[in-house]
Amino acid sequence: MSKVTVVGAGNVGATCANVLVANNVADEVVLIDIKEGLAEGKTMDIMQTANLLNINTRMTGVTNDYSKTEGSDVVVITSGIPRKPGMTREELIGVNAGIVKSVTDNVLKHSPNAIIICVSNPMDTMTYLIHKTSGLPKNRIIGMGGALDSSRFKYFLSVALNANPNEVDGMVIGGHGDTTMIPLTRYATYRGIPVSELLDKATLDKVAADTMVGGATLTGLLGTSAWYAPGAASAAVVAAVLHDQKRVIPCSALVEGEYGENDICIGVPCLLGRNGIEKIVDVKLNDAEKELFAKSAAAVRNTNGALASSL
Ligand SMILES: NC(=O)c1ccc[n+]([C@@H]2O[C@H](COP(=O)([O-])OP(=O)(O)OC[C@H]3O[C@@H](n4cnc5c(N)ncnc54)[C@H](O)[C@@H]3O)[C@@H](O)[C@H]2O)c1
Ligand SMILES: O=C(O)C[C@H](O)C(=O)O
Repeated sequence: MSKVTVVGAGNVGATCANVLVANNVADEVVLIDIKEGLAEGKTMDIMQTANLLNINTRMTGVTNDYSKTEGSDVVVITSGIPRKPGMTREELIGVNAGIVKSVTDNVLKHSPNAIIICVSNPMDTMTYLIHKTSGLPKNRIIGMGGALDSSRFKYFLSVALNANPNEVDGMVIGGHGDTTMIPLTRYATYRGIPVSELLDKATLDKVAADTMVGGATLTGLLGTSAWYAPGAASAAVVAAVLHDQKRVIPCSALVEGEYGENDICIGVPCLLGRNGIEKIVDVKLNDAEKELFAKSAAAVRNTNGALASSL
């Protein structure tokens, strides 16, 4: 029996839960929120698609009752406020740090062996907060950002190439911030062909820039931050862990010397399996990419500084 809890039944949490049950990823999904009736209502709506979509997962929605999350294998934390147009993710730290800390405490009381996937923003800093306050081993805390950023990168590449997004490969590492993401254009391919052989530099630079502000662009268009791709990316990370898929997905991980950094959580390629982050994969960076990574890490470390009162 596999069980997944999604905390936060808002845009991202409910979408993640919907993707999980629509794809029968787990035997049981619990959706929990602090707002009275919200998780119950979203659950009823999602489960009314069961006979239409051939869903076999059991799903429960609850208001703040963590006893129902008992024994979860994986917990996805999406609770917290999203940004509004014109804001950065970093501005959310004051409100979200308190929410993420209390949610993590509640989750672990009932699921002490769970693998935690942090989605709430600023995600790298919230993931670091969970490391600092939970005492969990580092393999069991995964920050979801690179899965989404890499999917956006592949989308923008596919548009530029006029190609099927499934035939494009690429990764985004570094922080999950408008200025800290590092799309690894040099390693991106279309059916194994380096994209640098197919697109000119100006186009590739625009793809990278669009990727980095992908979340801000959608926030401007939608009035709140995005949810379809974030929810699906979170569900993909859950599936990689729960089904021991051994997929390499960029995630925010605690680095201890990898990529030349220590004591921060930042996006690096992670081999994901039933033990969570089973390995940080060492992709060789050139000098320019190393410099970008060092700058990104410095910015993430700077944001972590604002956590002082929460630790
Ligand atoms: N890491 C990523 O790639 C990524 C992508 C998208 C969104 N996000 C972040 O995810 C978070 C959620 O975004 P959203 O669009 O779903 O927001 P939302 O406002 O739609 O949903 C958030 C939900 O959290 C709930 N909540 C607040 N405090 C809670 C608590 N203590 N316990 C349980 N539930 C609580 C709220 O009631 C609300 O329903 C935001 O911080 C956003 O910035 C991250
Ligand atoms: O942009 C945001 O604030 C939400 C999320 O981090 C995203 O990238 O969609």
